Amino acid sequence: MYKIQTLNKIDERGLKLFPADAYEVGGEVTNPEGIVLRSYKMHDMELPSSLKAIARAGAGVNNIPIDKCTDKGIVVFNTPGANANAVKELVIAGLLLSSRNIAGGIEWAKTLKGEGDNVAALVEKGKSNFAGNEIKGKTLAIIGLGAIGVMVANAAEALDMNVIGFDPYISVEHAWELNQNIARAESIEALLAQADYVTLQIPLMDKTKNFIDAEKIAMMKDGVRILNFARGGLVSNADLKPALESGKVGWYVTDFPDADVINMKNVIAIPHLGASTEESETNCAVMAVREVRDYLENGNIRNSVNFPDVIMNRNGGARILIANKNVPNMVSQISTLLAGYSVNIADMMNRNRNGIAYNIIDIDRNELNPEVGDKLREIEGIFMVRILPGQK
Ligand SMILES: NC(=O)C1=CN([C@@H]2O[C@H](COP(=O)(O)OP(=O)(O)OC[C@H]3O[C@@H](n4cnc5c(N)ncnc54)[C@H](O)[C@@H]3O)[C@@H](O)[C@H]2O)C=CC1
Ligand SMILES: O=C(O)CCC(=O)C(=O)O
Repeated sequence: MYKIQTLNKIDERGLKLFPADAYEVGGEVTNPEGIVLRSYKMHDMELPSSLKAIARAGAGVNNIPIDKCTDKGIVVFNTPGANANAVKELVIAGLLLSSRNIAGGIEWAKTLKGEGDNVAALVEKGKSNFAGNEIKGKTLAIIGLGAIGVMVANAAEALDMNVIGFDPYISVEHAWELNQNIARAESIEALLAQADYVTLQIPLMDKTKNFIDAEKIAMMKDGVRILNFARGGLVSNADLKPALESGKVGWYVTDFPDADVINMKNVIAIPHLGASTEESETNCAVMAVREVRDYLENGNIRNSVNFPDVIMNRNGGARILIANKNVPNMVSQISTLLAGYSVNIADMMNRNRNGIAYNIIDIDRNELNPEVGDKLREIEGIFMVRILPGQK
């Protein structure tokens, strides 16, 4: 029986893909082999020695101690693109919210309760306080052209905005998906100088913390509207506050309100609803569960953020899974050791990423002397070994 701990509410349509006769799943599960979570912050959590895989049902993995997991041989997955459409739709809403003072207007309309037959007349008299501008013809700068950024770019272009993108690391796949009218900014300065709206679609990492600071705000047009549906830590609160007070930044729409931001002028705060749609919660949960199952049951790695992706069809025999530092002579030490136990390698794959190598080795028999696993673990540089029984 595999044990899976859930650290957030995970969509049932995903969880039911764990077969009940082979998996125990729930928030109270202890000593799990797998964890499935959303935004739960794992940094202060003790990682059980049983843990082999963590799947983030979503995109951002800044709530997971990735380096610590890698050192312990724990594979961390996310679900790229599974919630991108949900976020795209809320970013488009954010563009409109920051343009038409919809939120202010709604709040004011609520104050008219009790005005009886005067409501209609008061609405017509007061509405000029909430007039805004159209997004058509305005320039939107998108920082980060990944799964969400590309969708936002194409949707904004379809709404007749001028769209400029900035992503020095854009993948070939995402570049192909971009509408040909999306302009490419050669530098962040050039991007920010032209923008009426700036939207962040990048991950929060050490090097992107406070990405929007006083220096970048100074590069922007007066009255610029900043949309943050990525992570709160990407924007420096200390630098944003005076910019909102002076009107340098016209509006800040954020999906990540905190104690400081909530008290700032011209902030539209949304309670982290970017991915909160039925569709996206199902997509993320289904993808996360499939990733964990394929790893626990077959050792295949798809959509990991800390290990190389390695997928190999099984030949039916036992399977050996090995993670090691990517240094010379590892594969030959492994194959020599196996040969010493008269184990014949039927199929093998080895991939590496950022100094980590992962090997899948299929052998042509069902069982393997457990001593082989112990001996493999003794080889310097190997930090994870799992042996899966054959299916013959
Ligand atoms: N509000 C919400 O509920 C959600 C928020 N997010 C946030 O949005 C972020 C992006 O999500 P996806 O588009 O799915 O991820 P993604 O990984 O597909 O795209 C991120 C893009 O940012 C680019 N990038 C990284 N550093 C950059 C930099 N310094 N300058 C410019 N571009 C840079 C990458 O090259 C990549 O193309 C996530 O990391 C997460 O923090 C994601 C989903 C839901
Ligand atoms: O699970 C959620 O609601 C948050 C989604 C998110 O922020 C992400 O996928 O990065």
